[in-house]
Amino acid sequence: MAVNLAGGLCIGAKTLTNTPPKKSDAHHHALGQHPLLAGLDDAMPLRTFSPDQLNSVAAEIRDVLCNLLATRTAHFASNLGVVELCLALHCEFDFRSDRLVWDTGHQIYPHKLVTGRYHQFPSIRTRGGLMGYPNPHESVYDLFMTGHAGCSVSTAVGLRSGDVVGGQPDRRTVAVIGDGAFPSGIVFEAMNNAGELGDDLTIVLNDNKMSICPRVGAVADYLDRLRSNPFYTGLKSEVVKLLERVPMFGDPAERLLAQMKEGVKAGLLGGMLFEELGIRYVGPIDGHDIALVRKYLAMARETSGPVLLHVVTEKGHGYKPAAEDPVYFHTPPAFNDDAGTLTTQKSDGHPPYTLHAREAIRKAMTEDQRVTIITAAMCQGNKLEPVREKFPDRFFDVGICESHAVAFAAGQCKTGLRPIVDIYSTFLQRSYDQIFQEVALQDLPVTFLLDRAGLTGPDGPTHHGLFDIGYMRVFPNMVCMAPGYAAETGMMLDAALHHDHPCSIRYPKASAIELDHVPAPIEIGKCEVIREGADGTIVAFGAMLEQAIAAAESLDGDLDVGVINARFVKPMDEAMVHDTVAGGKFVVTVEEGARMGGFGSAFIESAVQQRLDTRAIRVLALPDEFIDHGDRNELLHDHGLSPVAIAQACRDAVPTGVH
Ligand SMILES: Cc1ncc(C[n+]2csc(CCOP(=O)(O)OP(=O)(O)O)c2C)c(N)n1
Ligand SMILES: CC(=O)[C@@H](O)[C@H](O)COP(=O)(O)O
Ligand SMILES: [Mg+2]
Repeated sequence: MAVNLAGGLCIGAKTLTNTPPKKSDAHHHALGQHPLLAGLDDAMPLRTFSPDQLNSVAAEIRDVLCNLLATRTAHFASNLGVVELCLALHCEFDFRSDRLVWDTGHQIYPHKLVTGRYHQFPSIRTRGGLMGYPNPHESVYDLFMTGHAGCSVSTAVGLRSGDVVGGQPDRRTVAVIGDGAFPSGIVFEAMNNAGELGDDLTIVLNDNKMSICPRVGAVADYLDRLRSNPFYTGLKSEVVKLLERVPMFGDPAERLLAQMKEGVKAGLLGGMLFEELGIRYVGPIDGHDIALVRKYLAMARETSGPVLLHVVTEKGHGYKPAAEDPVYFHTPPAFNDDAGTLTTQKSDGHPPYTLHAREAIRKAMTEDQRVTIITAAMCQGNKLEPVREKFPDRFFDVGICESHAVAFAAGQCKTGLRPIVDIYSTFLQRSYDQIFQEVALQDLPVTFLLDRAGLTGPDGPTHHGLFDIGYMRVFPNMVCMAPGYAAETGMMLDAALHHDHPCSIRYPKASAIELDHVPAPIEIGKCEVIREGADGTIVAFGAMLEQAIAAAESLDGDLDVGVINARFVKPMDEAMVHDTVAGGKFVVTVEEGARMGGFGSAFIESAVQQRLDTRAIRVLALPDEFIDHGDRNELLHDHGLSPVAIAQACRDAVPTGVH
């Protein structure tokens, strides 16, 4: 899609115009459609571009982003918001040797487009294509493969320290962190260290007033105060005037000194929190004004010691609907914009587990006043908005602070409440010690809803939730279960809330099947038999029940295979293990999780404890490697977890001579 720069985007100004996504040739950008981006083998030429050319690059980037969103779901609003900031950074630094860490990494698209990946960009978030996050395997410009929020300042402090110790002090270091990620505890641990070390470091705080949902917490309020302090606002122009008085080619550090001499030290105006930690606070500045951002980045670059540059941007900038509704447009489904009328493809599958969980939460909170719900900034992803509205006093969004969320839940438990921590499997990893000490060790009845427990698809290795079976089941007192079909989700939540010990319930980012049967009541540690089979059994843990049933049905007439819905990995149903294994028939266990420490491992542990012959047991699970991004079904197929592969595993598992 061509962008009419004359009448189209107005980069750097506050007026918003549309760059509507259209189903154009998004998979194959014709060379010349984005002439400036197409010519960038790396970011170096940007440094020689005129302001007009930089504005044109910004417009081209937004055009690419909009075209992409016409083809697939992807991170959108965050990327639109950092276009100018990204260009300014690459103009002022050479990140082939300087160090740049984008926090979380979901806003990495403009960076990829200007660092030699424009031609591969249409493949982003598809199997075998570019990753939707930084990836050192793709480019020297990406230092860490990330997707979890909060660690950029720590890694930047470490990079700087390494360069100082290693005698390479000329390599500059920059961390860019959003206001949503900023309140994470680890950021304060990093600033604590940075202030003490005193090494040169630029922390760019990209403040767009948004996490995925509107940001929450006292730090957010503090940032708001920094923005709106009239004292500051009045003096900002003084700073600018002063900068202009100091010769352009002089030492920018002198300019900073001059500011301070003139009594406009940022610390006097705001940012005392940082100043007191030994981190120079500068800002806030308009993050859509490339020249202005460049000026301040140059100043920060030449200042000794750590500097925090507070940059204000608009999430969704340049595409009006995204700026107006950045929550929806954080990761919208693929959409077309036909002169302002947005159309998305309707999914025709069954509702996802997340929705069943939400309805179960709502029911539990209605029936029991002790039940609370805790999210770590994932209200939207967990589809909890209606719960937030209906129960504002028992809904807690603690921000991107997973460790705190778990310890907070433990505290609530001690007072008699029954908290539910609704969290993505991969993000709960942040709270491992709190699960151990504050919950399991105290034997407190916290209920963990582990959403996205499985292959999450295009987000890839940082987001697949593959390790929770292993990491949860090792703790004494913990009960670990997984629903295999829609109705079980609510039944399991109910069982957990009536169990006076910690419980976890895992389910993937997938639609939940409806089974045409009367579900057996949930009994802790007991499985459900779905169908009997004379030749062998598939034991499925969680949502893989769907694939297990399909596999067994596909074998009908060939092999008579039973299907068991395991329900629990802990406590394991020992009688079920005995009954399925003891006769010498084959057992194939199936799970959407890592093989090591997973359901199959637990099953074999039980069989061994019971001195059973384990030779006819096969474990189907994800291998001991990080799984790439791709469509969930493609990935299940790749890793032997499709119905066809499970059926084949059954055939292969039949003891020799039996069939
Ligand atoms: C540890 C962790 N928790 C939660 C998330 C999910 N998440 C991804 S982006 C995001 C919002 C980040 O807000 P901010 O840093 O301000 O970036 P913005 O999208 O506003 O640019 C959240 C909650 C995550 N990636 N990592
Ligand atoms: C960057 C990040 O961590 C989130 O935006 C994540 O990609 C959301 O995943 P879902 O789309 O599954 O909610
Ligand atoms: Mg933000």
